[in-house]
Amino acid sequence: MEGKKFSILDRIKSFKYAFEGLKFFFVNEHNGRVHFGAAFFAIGLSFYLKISNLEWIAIISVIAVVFTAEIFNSAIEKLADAVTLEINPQIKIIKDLAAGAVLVTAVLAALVGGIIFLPKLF
Ligand SMILES: Nc1ncnc2c1ncn2[C@@H]1O[C@H](COP(=O)(O)OP(=O)(O)OP(=O)(O)O)[C@@H](O)[C@H]1O
Repeated sequence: MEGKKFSILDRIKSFKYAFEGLKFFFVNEHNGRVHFGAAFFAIGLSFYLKISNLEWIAIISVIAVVFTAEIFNSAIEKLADAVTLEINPQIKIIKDLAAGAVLVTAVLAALVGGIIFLPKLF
């Protein structure tokens, strides 16, 4: 908030709330569990195939990007549902846009994973 004094305690609380958000995502959101499984698989495969440092950076980055998009998507869905649960054409566009953003990151992750893993597997 504007003009509020800096407080270490407030910063710690912000972290606590952020972790509460992550916990909610992984426990309650089905997509969260699916992405967690996919990330676990990709990291396991990366260790197995002994990928390079640069390849690790690419894999970790796309995992983080997909999670970030999916967490924002969940937040937007929750916000939209808080506005109205009635069928609403604007809510449809808002939710479809958020889902589209997740799809873009998922395609990116699949391409990066394919480029790194496929030549090492076949
Ligand atoms: N209130 C609404 N009005 C109009 N269309 C909606 C509404 N709510 C959802 N939709 C449509 O249904 C789709 C799915 O919405 P929903 O909220 O169920 O998300 P979801 O993709 O099933 O998410 P999740 O599986 O993570 O719960 C949306 O992308 C949108 O096209």
